[in-house]
Amino acid sequence: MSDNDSALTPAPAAPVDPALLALRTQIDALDRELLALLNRRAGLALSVGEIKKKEGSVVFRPEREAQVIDGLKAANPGPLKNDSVAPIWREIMSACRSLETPTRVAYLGPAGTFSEQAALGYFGSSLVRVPCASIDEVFRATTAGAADFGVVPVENSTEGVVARSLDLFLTTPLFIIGETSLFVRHNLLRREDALAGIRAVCAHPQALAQCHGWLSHHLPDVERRPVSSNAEGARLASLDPTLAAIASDRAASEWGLHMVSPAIQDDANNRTRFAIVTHPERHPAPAASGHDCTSLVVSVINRPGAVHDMLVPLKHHGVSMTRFESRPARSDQWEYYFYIDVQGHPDTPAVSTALKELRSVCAYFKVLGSYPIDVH
Ligand SMILES: O=C(O)C(=O)C[C@]1(C(=O)O)C=C[C@@H](O)C=C1
Repeated sequence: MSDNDSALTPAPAAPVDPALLALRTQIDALDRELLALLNRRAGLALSVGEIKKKEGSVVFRPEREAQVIDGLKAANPGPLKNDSVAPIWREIMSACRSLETPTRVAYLGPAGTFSEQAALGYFGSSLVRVPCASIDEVFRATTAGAADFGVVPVENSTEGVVARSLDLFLTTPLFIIGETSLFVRHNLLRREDALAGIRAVCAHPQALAQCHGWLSHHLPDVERRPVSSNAEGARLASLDPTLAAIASDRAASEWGLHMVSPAIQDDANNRTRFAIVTHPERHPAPAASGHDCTSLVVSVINRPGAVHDMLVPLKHHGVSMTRFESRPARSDQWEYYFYIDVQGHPDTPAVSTALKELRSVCAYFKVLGSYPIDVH
């Protein structure tokens, strides 16, 4: 045997510690018990599904899923972290739900977008993916019934509101049944593992804005090319070595690109919040879960003190406001729509009365939905 041969021959495996073997045997036994328990759970979900079919009621119950996860987090003795408990049970419930009926979910595609990641995080991976070319298309597919639910970005911690989503809440019949938020890490991706020779950086306008500082510092003279999604930018970069993309870790592996510079977003804690929407004729509003949020859009007649008057009922009934955004009403009168989130569900008297009083002082009033607060 030559020196070369010995270099290629793997070293013989070290003998396995008997204590480790014994622990693995216990893990194997527990996994089989867990599998049997999960199958019993799936059987129960199937029976629930039968009852729902007889009643003609919907399968997905966001409030129930939120309660299941809240309850398990409260009961968790560790060492499993609560941050692990939520995604594990999301997956379990996703698998159980898919036995009752398929869940078709529309989001801004193609594969590898943050919207897809948000959809998988919220519904679990047992879903039917309906990737769409734009946010408008997500609303259209969900309105037309090509998807049961849509997942749309509504705000980002660096860039503020996603105006297109807010505008579409006004003009479509869809309403919100849930929310989820995602830590958004942007990476510079390219076929070559170098910054030199980049002609243009292709990404969604929101991603270009969230990386504005980094791009100005490292690629000051390079064109910033807005495209329909970050994954579309990654696809273009995979075809042309002079193009770079700003996209997720998943998009890098999806399109076979190098991660030239990781985490280039200007805010290290960059997060995006997504709303889960559906059609009122196909899905009822979720019942109260105990930890809920109600989203509204309102406008008031333009007169002194109007905005103040609008907020008085909330203060009066002790209802906390967690969000207040304005968007021009395009009426040419300097009028605005206000997007308001309050804590609570109209099932509770305080929220219900506050909303009634608020409605009475508004020129326009629409409840966008009451839904469980993100439990991830
Ligand atoms: O409790 C129900 O209604 C079920 O259908 C079961 C289950 C679950 O797996 O726990 C599945 C789907 C629903 O969204 C909520 C919960």
